[in-house]
Amino acid sequence: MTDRRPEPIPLAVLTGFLGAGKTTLLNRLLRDPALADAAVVINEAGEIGVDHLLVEHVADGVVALAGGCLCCSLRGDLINTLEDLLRARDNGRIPPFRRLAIETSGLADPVPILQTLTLHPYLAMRYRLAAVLAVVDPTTAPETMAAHPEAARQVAMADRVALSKLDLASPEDVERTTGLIRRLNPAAELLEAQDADASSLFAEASPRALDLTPLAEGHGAIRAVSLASEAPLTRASYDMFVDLLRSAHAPKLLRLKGLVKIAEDPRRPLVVQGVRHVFAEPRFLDSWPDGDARTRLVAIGEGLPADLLATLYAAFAGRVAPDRPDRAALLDNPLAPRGGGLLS
Ligand SMILES: Nc1nc2c(ncn2[C@@H]2O[C@H](COP(=O)(O)OP(=O)(O)OP(=O)(O)O)[C@@H](O)[C@H]2O)c(=O)[nH]1
Repeated sequence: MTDRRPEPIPLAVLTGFLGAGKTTLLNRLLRDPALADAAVVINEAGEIGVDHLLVEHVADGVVALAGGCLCCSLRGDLINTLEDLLRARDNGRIPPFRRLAIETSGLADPVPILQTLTLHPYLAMRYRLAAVLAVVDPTTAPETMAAHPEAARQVAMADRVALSKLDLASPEDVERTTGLIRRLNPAAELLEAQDADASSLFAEASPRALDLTPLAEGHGAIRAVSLASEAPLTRASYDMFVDLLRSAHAPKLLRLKGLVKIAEDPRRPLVVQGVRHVFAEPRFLDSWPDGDARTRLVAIGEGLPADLLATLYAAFAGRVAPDRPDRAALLDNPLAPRGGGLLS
């Protein structure tokens, strides 16, 4: 009798702290024809996912897992998603992907994810863990790793570590970060994110000795707050909204990202990308990636008020609730945009 078991599908885990550059790297790698047969699962922090909207090239094969972190509440969802993908592939409902990449949320402890993949009897038969690639941003890594054990674990668990943002990093940043990585994980292959290719993600890594003890607790006081809104911002109010968010919350704000509807050009979303105090020059996409023309934003940080985005956005979009103290503050604020219904 012949063994009819299908070949296991190589699976890569792409990890790295909030804003390290995972999606940027993934976007570039997915343009490579060598990865035309790859499916992608993206775990997004925040109830309203935006990361999958920022992945440009594999519309059919991207599955977004929003609303929590794969290493905590979503572990069951990861199992279901990986099983669903297999079922859809086996039934011919989706193209027969031959590899799978999982981009973890920036807060994920990779250990429970690796455990799920290696200990689940069916998944372990159908998928084969190829490699773990961690992206590290040397401009923030030393503080990030000191403050967030997840960030250090992501490096410690990796087969390969890719240094991103070398255009922004000083030689000292690179030296300090490289030293840290070497101490945490001397066996990892170190590379520059700009040189990473399909094999950096999928080339089989040598077997590793894993410390499979998950971190004891979740992510401390770090939380994701999300917003979805029909209301557009004028370009000027967008700038003020971001400036205020940055100046009032910068030390606690680890990440802000999403798509914003701009009143002057509502058919094209503006991409917002901020990591700590560094905000990328906003750029317009040609169209709304999923046809849903609402502003969607996620802010991740320590001790952020749950209604932070909603309150601030509403204020700049001119939808201040009549009973909020912000109304008086805005009315008194000579810089607040006028016209277009603000406070009217
Ligand atoms: N200057 C510069 N910016 C970069 C580089 N790589 C990423 N960025 C920027 O850093 C920001 C975060 O990049 P992402 O790729 O979204 O990071 P991420 O790790 O996917 O972020 P999360 O999903 O929120 O954890 C974006 O504004 C990117 O454009 C780089 O090599 N150089």
